[in-house]
Amino acid sequence: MLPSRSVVLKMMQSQACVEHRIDDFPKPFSHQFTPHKQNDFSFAVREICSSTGKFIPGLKISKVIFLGDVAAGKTSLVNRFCHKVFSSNYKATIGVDFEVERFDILKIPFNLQIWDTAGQERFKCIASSYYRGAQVIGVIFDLSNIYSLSNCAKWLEEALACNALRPIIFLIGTKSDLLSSSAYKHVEKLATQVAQQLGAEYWAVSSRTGDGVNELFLRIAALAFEVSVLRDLHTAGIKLSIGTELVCKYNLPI
Ligand SMILES: Nc1nc2c(ncn2[C@@H]2O[C@H](COP(=O)(O)OP(=O)(O)OP(=O)(O)O)[C@@H](O)[C@H]2O)c(=O)[nH]1
Repeated sequence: MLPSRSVVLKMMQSQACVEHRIDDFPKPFSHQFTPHKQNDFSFAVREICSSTGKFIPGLKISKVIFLGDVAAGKTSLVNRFCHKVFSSNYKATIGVDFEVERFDILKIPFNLQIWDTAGQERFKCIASSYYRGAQVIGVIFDLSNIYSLSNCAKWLEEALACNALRPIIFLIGTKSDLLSSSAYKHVEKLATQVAQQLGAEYWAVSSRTGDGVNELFLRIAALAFEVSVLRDLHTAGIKLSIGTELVCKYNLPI
């Protein structure tokens, strides 16, 4: 699939919009429900991004794929973030769609290539051919439909089988606006157990109200950027003084 003219223009913009500029490490939805416990970019990443002359990270792009059951809310999530719109009408995704969003992270240009895949079984073989090369996998379920949570492990397993390097994984519950707070607490308990089993960071969002959506994408961008810079440094043969925990997590054979 070739990028459209508007996508190419977006990638070439000289600056990201103000909301897409990240200097402080974005927080998780909850510190309790994430395997990524660090409170800041790693020292190596901050240092290399502020240094001049040594290793200059280039124009970077990371691939994010969203998967999950039919009507779980994948397209609505992408549309809320990329176009700031929400529609109550359901229109099935046929195969895949993608968007590119530009960020400036620690003053370095960074793009997220965001793939919205079809949940319908009949389009699965088209969609799954785009799973490869994902740096981030967002497994989506509908907080108001517990059945969609039980399918998340299967969706993730299929996507992981297409990726040699382990991506960063998010488990994202959508439609939080449809639940009372007591109903939400009940689902959260189950969902965070699933997130832990999958090694995923948990989020609850509403594309209708926009609750949590920007915060989620900033977090995705920051974590993807961190891994991308660390991998680049490694490829360039620059020795990293980062903890072994990060080395293992991000598959950085040093
Ligand atoms: N109330 C509410 N409805 C939502 C929300 N997100 C999505 N919906 C509705 O849920 C339905 C399905 O949303 P989509 O985003 O099209 O779902 P999808 O996962 O892309 O579906 P497929 O393309 O079939 O895989 C639509 O009618 C949306 O309006 C939300 O946060 N709140």
